[in-house]
Amino acid sequence: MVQIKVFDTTLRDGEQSPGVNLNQLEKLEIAKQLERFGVDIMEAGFPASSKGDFEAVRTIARTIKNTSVTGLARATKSDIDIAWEALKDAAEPRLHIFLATSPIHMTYKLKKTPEEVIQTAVSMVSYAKQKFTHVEWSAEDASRSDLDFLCTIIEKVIDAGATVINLPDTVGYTTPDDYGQMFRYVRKNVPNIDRVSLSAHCHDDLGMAVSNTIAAIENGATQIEGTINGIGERAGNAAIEEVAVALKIRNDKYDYQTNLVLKEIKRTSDLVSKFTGMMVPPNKAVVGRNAFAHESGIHQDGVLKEASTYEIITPEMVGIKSNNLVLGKHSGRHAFKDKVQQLGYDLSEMKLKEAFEAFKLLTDRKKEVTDDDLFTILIDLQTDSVDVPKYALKAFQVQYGSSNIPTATVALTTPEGIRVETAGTGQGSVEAIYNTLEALIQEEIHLTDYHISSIGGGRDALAEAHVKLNVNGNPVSGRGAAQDVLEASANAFLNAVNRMLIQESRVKRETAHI
Ligand SMILES: CC(=O)SCCNC(=O)CCNC(=O)[C@H](O)C(C)(C)COP(=O)(O)OP(=O)(O)OC[C@H]1O[C@@H](n2cnc3c(N)ncnc32)[C@H](O)[C@@H]1OP(=O)(O)O
Ligand SMILES: CC(C)C(=O)C(=O)O
Repeated sequence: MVQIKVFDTTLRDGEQSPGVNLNQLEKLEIAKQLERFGVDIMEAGFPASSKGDFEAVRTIARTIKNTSVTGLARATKSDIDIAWEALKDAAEPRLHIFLATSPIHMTYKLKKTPEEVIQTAVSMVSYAKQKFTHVEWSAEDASRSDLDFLCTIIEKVIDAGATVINLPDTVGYTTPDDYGQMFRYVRKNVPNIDRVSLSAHCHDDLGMAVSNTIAAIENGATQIEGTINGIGERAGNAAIEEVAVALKIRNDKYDYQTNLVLKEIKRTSDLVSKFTGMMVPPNKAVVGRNAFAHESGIHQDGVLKEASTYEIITPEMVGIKSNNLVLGKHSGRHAFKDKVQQLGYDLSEMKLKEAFEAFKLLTDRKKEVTDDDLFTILIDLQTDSVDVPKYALKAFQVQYGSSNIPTATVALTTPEGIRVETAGTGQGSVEAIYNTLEALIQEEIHLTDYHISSIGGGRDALAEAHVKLNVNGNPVSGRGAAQDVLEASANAFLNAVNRMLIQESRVKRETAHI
């Protein structure tokens, strides 16, 4: 079996998805889950791009011990120096430098000749190698680069100390044949290629990211890069869970294995989806809600007789439990604590108490509390920053009728602990609540996106709302869950505003340190 390393870039390329904005705590929670999932390398961010990303990469590098943590840098000394500061405490300091090699990028974006690009790549890789044990070099837009030029520059950066060479299909332009052929060509024509790992990084603009990744593996790639749920710049990246399951299910054909723990797929996918607000389409392979649902009679008949007639992947393989009914109204603290631990959470006593109270409130309204319901309560608590004062919803009421103007009355406590309340109107109930909240918060807030979905089935299912807001010109997203859709909507709005407060408080703290 050939071992394939998995390089996850959910926290860097995945965060480049339009509208996604993860805070430090959320990034750390995702990083811990990626470690549980068994990725070999995680790209925690682009340290030179912002103070927030720098801090997140540094915290992750200091916390994660069983997965190698890396960060992205342009081919400049200052990006490399900043990345070193963020990554130097990692168990195995690792850097990812990129520089474009295609004629289009070199001419129009970098405004460099091919010789200058070689010179910059070589000098920056050898500069980085003085600090980092592992240096990955990416030939950005490799799939639109001249193959002989690519081979020349790769040979030189390997001599300069690169330990991984990545050949990205940056704009999702390639096809499985062409991408595989590029890997074969590079393997054959770069004399020192066996000294490094060869990596594939695919985007999904033409819907071929996963196929292209597998073609690269078949043609000599020993590392693959991608994201959870395939999120990422534009149409996204190759979905790691799809590549991993394809290699496993088709092991009659593929002789490759990864270190991934496939049972962690569902939880990883849920966590990323909740924190990023990027919903998983129901028909998405491996993790979509419908991926294991059989709708038509002939299929149902077949599955009842023998599941393998229509089911090539079992839900259990990817961590979907068929009977995930957990605790109920009469469960006590011990059983609750035990369940929380089983779900992989390590909460402080204070957070555990809060979680138990939220759980008890839910059991008053909902007969059956599932793992998914608990997961929703727990992730909100785990990433709540207790030290920043925030807005809290105290009470609200909405009047709606087909011939009335929808009106909301809302009471809040402000970050200063003052109770405020007022009433407002809107075209619909949600707008009435949001107009009223905006009036109480006294900031200019625009709603740019709104989604509502149910967690699980049934009439008493929890509702989960996701919003994207623009608060005084700054984009921020939020999510909220409740049994009532209007309460979930109000919670999501306040969650977004509170996330903005947390962000502002962090910036203030960092500026005070300078
Ligand atoms: C394919 C990828 O996904 S690459 C990663 C893309 N991710 C991101 O860009 C997210 C984070 N980016 C940022 O926050 C900002 O773009 C920053 C902080 C990195 C840079 O911001 P700015 O200094 O304002 O520059 P701006 O983004 O406008 O332009 C990029 C500059 O970097 C240069 N550049 C681009 N790639 C590289 C590279 N690999 N090595 C060196 N320089 C590069 C460009 O040519 C341009 O230089 P110029 O100003 O001399 O024309
Ligand atoms: C930085 C590189 C690897 C990248 O994200 C791309 O080319 O898509």
